[in-house]
Amino acid sequence: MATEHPPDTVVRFDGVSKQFDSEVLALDDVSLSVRAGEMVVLLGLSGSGKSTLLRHVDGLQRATSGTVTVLGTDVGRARGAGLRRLRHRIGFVFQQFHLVGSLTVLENVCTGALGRLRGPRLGLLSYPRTVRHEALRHLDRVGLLSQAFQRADTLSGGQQQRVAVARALMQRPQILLADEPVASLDPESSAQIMRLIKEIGEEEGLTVLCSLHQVDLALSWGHRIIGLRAGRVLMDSPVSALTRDDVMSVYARLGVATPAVLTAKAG
Ligand SMILES: Nc1ncnc2c1ncn2[C@@H]1O[C@H](COP(=O)(O)OP(=O)(O)OP(=O)(O)O)[C@@H](O)[C@H]1O
Repeated sequence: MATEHPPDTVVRFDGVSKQFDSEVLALDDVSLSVRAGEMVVLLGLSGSGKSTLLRHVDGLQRATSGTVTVLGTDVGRARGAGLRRLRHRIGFVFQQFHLVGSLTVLENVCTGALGRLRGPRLGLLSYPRTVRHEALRHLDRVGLLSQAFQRADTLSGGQQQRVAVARALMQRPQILLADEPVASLDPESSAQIMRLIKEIGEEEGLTVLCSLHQVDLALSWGHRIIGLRAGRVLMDSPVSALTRDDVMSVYARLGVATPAVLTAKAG
């Protein structure tokens, strides 16, 4: 039977499976919908399929079977200009920041606008003034205006991740994907990044999908938690309906009984 999706659904998986080779089913019949403005945290053991799920949202990987629909586009069928248009509406923040260390912080942020500019850019002054101003606004928002003209590789990890968030915002995205954005940060910087993502998400009406390994951060900052195990959705519930113990059971060994609350449908 087809899953019903709320009318404001922006990300939708219908029976999605991803097989990398004959052995590995990275996603196993995943169905879910994410509504506009939600902040969804993906949890699960290493190898449970979190990154694979995120990569299916912007078409970096394609489903072996099932359908992924994002902002009304069937991602599996999107090609060329259609796929590029979709990707422009989706920002991606990674564990390893992916900044160009030798460029200034400001120029790194400006590169986030490349998708909507024609032709290559070389040097900060090759970006339109409006783009540079927009980048400065985003740097101010993430608390790094005074570092705008420093080389990116002189910043701390937490600061570099804030630059990466500012760069993603330059895309003016509707969806923000974050793949373990705090995995290499200390606890204080991790909480700062999660707060930033949540606050900006709420201000901009962004839909956020974020994979994490930290249960406490998920409970503090997510609206909803999806727990994966061996590519299957084991838990899909609003944070308000979950205790820490409920969430910890996502990490239990296979075969352990699953509390009923874990399959409560997200509001
Ligand atoms: N490109 C690939 N080729 C082959 N197998 C892959 C590929 N990408 C992921 N896998 C496999 O798919 C499964 C899910 O991997 P995935 O990276 O999505 O897990 P994850 O939950 O994000 O893990 P982690 O928390 O360690 O990042 C794993 O068994 C992994 O080895």
